[in-house]
Amino acid sequence: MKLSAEAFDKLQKVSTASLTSELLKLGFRNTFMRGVHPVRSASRLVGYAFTLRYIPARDDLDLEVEYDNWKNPQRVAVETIGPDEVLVIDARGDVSAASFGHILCTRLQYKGVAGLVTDGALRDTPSIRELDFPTYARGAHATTSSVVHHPVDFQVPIGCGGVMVQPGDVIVGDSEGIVVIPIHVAEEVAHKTYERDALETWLQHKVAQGASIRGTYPPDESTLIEYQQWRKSQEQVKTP
Ligand SMILES: O=C([O-])CC(=O)C(=O)O
Ligand SMILES: [Mg+2]
Repeated sequence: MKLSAEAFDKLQKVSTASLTSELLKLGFRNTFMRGVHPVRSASRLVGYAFTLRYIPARDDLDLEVEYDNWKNPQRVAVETIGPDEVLVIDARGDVSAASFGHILCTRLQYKGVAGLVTDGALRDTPSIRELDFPTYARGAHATTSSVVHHPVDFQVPIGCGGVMVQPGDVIVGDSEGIVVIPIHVAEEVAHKTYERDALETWLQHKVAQGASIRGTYPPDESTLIEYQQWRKSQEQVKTP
């Protein structure tokens, strides 16, 4: 299941805060990842989840520092994921070693992957910050992942930052963090959130000019009428 081009484009513009509000109206309370932050401050990310699951490492299996690119699920995932997908890693929130690094991010970027989200740590973060590739993590740790993590499978349901992520869910990131939108509601949520953001921008402008929050935020009927009239006048400006 994929979004329309219009919905995908709208998700590039909306805030994660407004997304959580629209999801809440549909009954989804747990949609924003905890403790997962952008590595670059002005980040934006939209794509479809490609999930990768790690479990705790065990010394007899994970002492290899030479990763097998044909067998290691982390490495196979990197070569399997496609354009417009987001690699979302379940690292159990464990930041006592990295979960991914700079060369692997570079490979994802070259393949047209939309971004990377992990609830573990990243290594090489100074170099990752230089890439034009949206990356979100819980922290930084210089040690390679196999010391702590055993990649076990990919494209299965996972938890990341305390939120369920199903393969194909829509992942949206801004400089606040990451929201997971279940794919079956993503089209509706994209359009509604775009409208909410437009209204909130207008309301914030009114408050900045001195309007009381009473009657403005949330908007009462007369404020909504004023907003609709303003929107109509804007459309007329666009199409004379
Ligand atoms: O060894 C790792 O954990 C991965 C790494 O450093 C990189 O991709 O640059
Ligand atoms: Mg490295």
